[in-house]
Amino acid sequence: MAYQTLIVEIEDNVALIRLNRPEALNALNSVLLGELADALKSADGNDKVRCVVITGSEKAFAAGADIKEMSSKTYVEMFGTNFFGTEPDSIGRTRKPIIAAVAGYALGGGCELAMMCDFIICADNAKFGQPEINLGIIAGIGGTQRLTRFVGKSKAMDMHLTGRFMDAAEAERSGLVSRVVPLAQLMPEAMAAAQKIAAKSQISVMAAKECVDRAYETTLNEGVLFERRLFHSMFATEDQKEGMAAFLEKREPQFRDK
Ligand SMILES: CCCCCCCCCCCCC[C@H](O)CC(=O)SCCNC(=O)CCNC(=O)[C@H](O)C(C)(C)COP(=O)(O)OP(=O)(O)OC[C@H]1O[C@@H](n2cnc3c(N)ncnc32)[C@H](O)[C@@H]1OP(=O)(O)O
Repeated sequence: MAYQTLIVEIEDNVALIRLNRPEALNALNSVLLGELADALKSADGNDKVRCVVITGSEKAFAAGADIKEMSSKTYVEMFGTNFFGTEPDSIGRTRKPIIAAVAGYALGGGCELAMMCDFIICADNAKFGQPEINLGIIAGIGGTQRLTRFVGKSKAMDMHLTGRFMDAAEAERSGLVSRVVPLAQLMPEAMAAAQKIAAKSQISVMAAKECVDRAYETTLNEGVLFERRLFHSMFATEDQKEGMAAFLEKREPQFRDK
């Protein structure tokens, strides 16, 4: 499908989704969000896709929701249409792993989008922030909830109340991102990580993703029990037999998602 605001390429079992509104630093408007939801649904249903990477340009992953589109909205329009209330579900429904490859600005909705992905690899020029306070609003799609869980109350409160940006080094120190790489290495690193994941058993990849996500939704004991049951279930798969046999025979496993 041809998109107006995205470039989607599928290679080596990885779907690379590049936000493509350079004139507005990939500001997230309704068209882009609708296309992104469609691209994610398509990738999740495509057997050739085993991992997804979402990225932007070298200057901006996404500079937030589109201010031009929002500026004239009223409360009744926002509340009545549940504005921005439906698209996030498409990320939550995506069972395949999603890596955010962030260079440049990831602000407001851009930071929130990156945090919705399974993990973030960023370039050394990345700048994260929730500067909605500068516009007289607050984060509206999970920024106060995820940032607080990911980096702690004090830093999250500092960022939401001052609107300051966090550079790549601080983002790594605070646990917001998994790794920082030189800008020129961002896409090679992100694609290498995606291809590594794509080579695993999709059953164990999806199980591991569900378990890590559950850590934010339940108590420790419940989470450990959830994990244990999924761990046990792995022994019903052919991939577990293949994975352990390959190790003992000192060869690479050939997983078949069975
Ligand atoms: C399918 C799954 C989807 C899952 C959902 C996840 C996404 C959901 C998105 C909705 C989120 C809603 C809730 C959210 O919390 C609310 C927000 O995000 S509010 C916006 C927050 N962002 C900002 O406040 C940043 C605004 N931008 C800036 O501060 C600066 O542009 C910059 C980033 C510091 C860069 O400054 P400069 O280098 O000087 O560049 P310019 O300012 O000149 O910008 C160039 C050009 O881009 C336009 N632009 C930049 N940011 C935006 C924007 N957010 N909206 C619209 N347009 C933007 C800017 O106007 C310039 O355009 P020009 O004037 O040249 O036409």
